[in-house]
This record gives sequence, structure tokens and C-alpha cells, in this order.
Amino acid sequence: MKLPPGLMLAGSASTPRGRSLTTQRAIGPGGVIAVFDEPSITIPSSPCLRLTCNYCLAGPEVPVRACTGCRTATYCSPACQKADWKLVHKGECKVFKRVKAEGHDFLPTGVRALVHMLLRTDMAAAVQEMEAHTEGFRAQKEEWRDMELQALAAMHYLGREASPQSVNEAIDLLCKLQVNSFNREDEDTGDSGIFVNPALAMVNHSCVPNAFVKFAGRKASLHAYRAIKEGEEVEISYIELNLCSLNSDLSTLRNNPSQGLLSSNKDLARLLEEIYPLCSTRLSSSETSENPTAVIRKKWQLCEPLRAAQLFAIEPLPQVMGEASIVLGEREDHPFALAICCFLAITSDAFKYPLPFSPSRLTGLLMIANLLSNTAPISGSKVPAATGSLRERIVQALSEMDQATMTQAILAIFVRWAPMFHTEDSQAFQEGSFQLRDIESLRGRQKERELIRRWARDHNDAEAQMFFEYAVQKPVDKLASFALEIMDAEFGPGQALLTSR
Ligand SMILES: C[S@@+](CC[C@H](N)C(=O)[O-])C[C@H]1O[C@@H](n2cnc3c(N)ncnc32)[C@H](O)[C@@H]1O
Repeated sequence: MKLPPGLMLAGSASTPRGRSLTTQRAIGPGGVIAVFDEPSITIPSSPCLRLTCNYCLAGPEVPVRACTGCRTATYCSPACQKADWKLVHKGECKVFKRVKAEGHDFLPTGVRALVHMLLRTDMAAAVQEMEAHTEGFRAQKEEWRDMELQALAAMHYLGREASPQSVNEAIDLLCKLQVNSFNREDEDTGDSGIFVNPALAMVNHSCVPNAFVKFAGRKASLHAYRAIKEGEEVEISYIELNLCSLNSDLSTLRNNPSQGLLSSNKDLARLLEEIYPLCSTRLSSSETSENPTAVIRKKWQLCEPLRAAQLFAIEPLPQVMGEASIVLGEREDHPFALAICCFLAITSDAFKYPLPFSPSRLTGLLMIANLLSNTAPISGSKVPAATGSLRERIVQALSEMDQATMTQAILAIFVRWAPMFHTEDSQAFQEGSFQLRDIESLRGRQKERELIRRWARDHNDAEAQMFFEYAVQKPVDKLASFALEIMDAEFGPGQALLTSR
């Protein structure tokens, strides 16, 4: 197997996790471990087929023209069209024409990927070496039947005979696709698709990965989450770990809207260098006792360019907001402190620390859980209007939330991830587990307890997902939506005038 420079193949088919990849040199956090290009299968998903260049995957803003033969595959340039023709489209074009002739629009993404596997003879030897787990799939009756149908469709549109042997070989390739392909989310465009590369397919899974994969064009790159030693195994997570998190829109995590803004805006980058040292000193105990509000006010004003550019995950902005939430919490202004913590959890922490078990994210969750338990409305108290002052609006919003469910779900996320960093007897883990058990034992909450447990266990459980979205993520988003207004009201320039009078 041909590997990119810097990587070595370890293990074997007989070792418990099969083969694996190890590094030949030490890599720093964020460093590129290796780049994987050809030979690869890189295809856009079917809904993106006519909006994306089928070779370099540029799109969807890039103008593309359809192949005059099949009128299905599109390309951004004659060079891409030529390269794809030579690579695979010469055979695929006939497939697409047959699909059209039978009155269909296009083939499902999985069948197209199989057609590529069958046409790419240059990859046959490498594909031969891939893990298939065929017997495991055969035992899953429904999945197996689906694969049979996909294999028959591919053979039919390729104009090949569907003998028992050829169908079995095609199913074997589908199994290999299941085990080894990547759902490719393009770093620049967010478009999805499939990526298969025999060398990248050697990376094993870990729930505490030290690396992650990025896709751009026809390439994939493997990056280090943390420092990796020479000779250490490289491991990625096969599952989207942030499914078990407070972030409701994972597409923004995969494709950060502000990505690249700082590198393209040199003035902002320069300004940041000035702001950073002025804000990065944490509130010292003397400042806290003097006038912490005034200190935060100064820092918040300095952060204005970051806030205007919506760079909420770029320091020193999150640090200043974190300090503001502590000062508000110390003033026992729990609703305001809570709103800021919710904002930081979803707009800053999740971007700064992509892994949901990063200690800073875990601490943030515990803070939100603690603040939530201090903001439950006192029964019988009057609920203010939703159109009143900032404080009235936030109290009104809180009155419509089920704090117990939110706290329970947030603690469930904490307890799900905390053991990755804390030992089970660490104080933080004990505290979170104890609080969770406390809420779980409340009477009359069986339904909520069951749904939260189901949600934490199985992210494909549609009912539990919907429950989590409406009972937890949307309320957290709502609370977070007050945060910038709170910062302005408490630490904005208008506030300085009021206190100096
Ligand atoms: C993409 S392949 C990775 C390379 C694989 N080890 C090989 O030898 O081909 C995925 C397969 O590797 C194995 N694997 C990967 N990570 C694993 C893990 N953490 N525990 C057990 N098996 C693992 C499983 O058999 C899985 O289906």
C-alpha cells in the first residue's frame, strides 16, 4: 500500500483493530500529518451533482457546464472535464445516458460511488486490500437487501451482466465503501460527497482522537488535534462527536462562517495584536475588589472590532465575556451570567475546542447547569412582558423554559464526556454525577429522564432528538441571544457615562 510521506503502516489483519497508521515524526497541535490525494474516489453527493465541478469539486458559486454527452456531470473548466474523462467519466457518461434514457434524473450517491469503484481499475489492487466485513453486513438483512439492489442497479446501468458472481463482487465493494469511505464535507463550500482513499482508510477510530480529517477539492488532509509523538498511532473519530453537545447547527462547526476572515483582513489581524496584550491579563484580585466592572468595560470596548466581525471564538473576546459572566455571577445576577455562559458555549467554546470533552467545554457545561438551577422561576411570581426591559425579557424567556430538563440534559452531556478527561473520582466528575442523580430522582419526571437517556445513547432516535432540540438546544440558543445586549447594557460605553455621572 502506497502511503503519503511521514506515515507508516502498523498492525495486521490478525491484530485486534487490524492495520493502523503511525507517524514517522512528531507533529505539533494543528499540524498537518499527511495529505491524501490520488488515487482517490471523490464524488459530490447526488443533490450537488449539477452544481459542483465533478472533478475538482469547486462550487456551488463557481459556474459549471454540463458534459454534452450525458448532460448530468458538470465541470468548471475544460481541464477538469478532460481529467475526469480520462479518470472515470468515459465509462460513467454511458451510465448517466442510460439513466436518462430510462426517464430517471440521477443515481443515488451510493450507487454512483459503486460505479466509480467498478470503473477505477487503477485502484483495483488497493481496493482489494480494504477491509469489507462482508459477513457482518450479510447478517443485517435489510442492509444486505439494499446493497443487493444497489449492486443490481450499478450492473444494469453499466451494461454489465448481473451474474451471481458479479453481483457478489459488487456487494463486496459496497461493504468496502461502508467501512472505508468518508462523508466528505468540503471545508470551503460545505458541500457533501464521498471520499475514498486506500491509505486514509487505514486510520482507526478512537473516541478520544488525536487527529481529524479535512477535505478540500480532491484532497483530504489529516491534522493533529494535539501534539503527536513520533511512532504514535494516528486516530480519528468516525462519528460526529458533537452530536452529543449543545450546538444545534453542526454545519457551522464543520464550516465556521468566520473562517479565513482574520487571515484575509490584515488590518483586523494587526488590531488584534494590539488588543490582545491589553485584554489578556485576567482580572487580578486587586482589580476585582477595586472596580471589576470598569476593567471589563475597558476590555469590552477594545474587543469591539472582533465583535463587529462576529469573531466570537477569537481571544480575547471570549475571555472578556467569561470574566463578565463571573462578575455578574458574583453579583448574583444569575440570569445575565447564564445568558453569557450559553453564548460562550455555542459560539466560542465549540469552535475553540472542537472535542466535546475538552476540559474548558466541560467546565462551561457545569457552570451553565449551576446557573440554571439558580434561575428557575419562583412559583406564583408574576411573569413580566416579553416586550419589556432587557431584564424583563430574559426573565420572561426563563419562565417559559423547563430548567430541570435543561439542567438534566446538560449534566447528561457532562457525564457522557467527563470520564475522557477526569477520572471518575475527580471532584468535577463527582459533582456533575451527583447533581444528575439528584435531578433524575425527582418524582414525576420519568418521561424526561427516559428521553434524555435515549438521546444520550442514540443520536438516530428521532423522538429523543426532537425533544432535545426543543427542550434544550432552542432554549439555550434563546438565552445566548441576550448575551451581547447584556454586555452592552452592563459594560458598554453608555454604562460608563451613567456610572461616571
Ligand atoms: C477504515 S478501517 C480502518 C483500518 C482497518 N484497521 C484495516 O485494517 O483495514 C475501519 C475498520 O477498522 C477497525 N477499527 C477501526 N477502529 C477501531 C477501533 N477503535 N476498535 C476496533 N476496531 C477498529 C474495524 O474493523 C473497522 O471496521
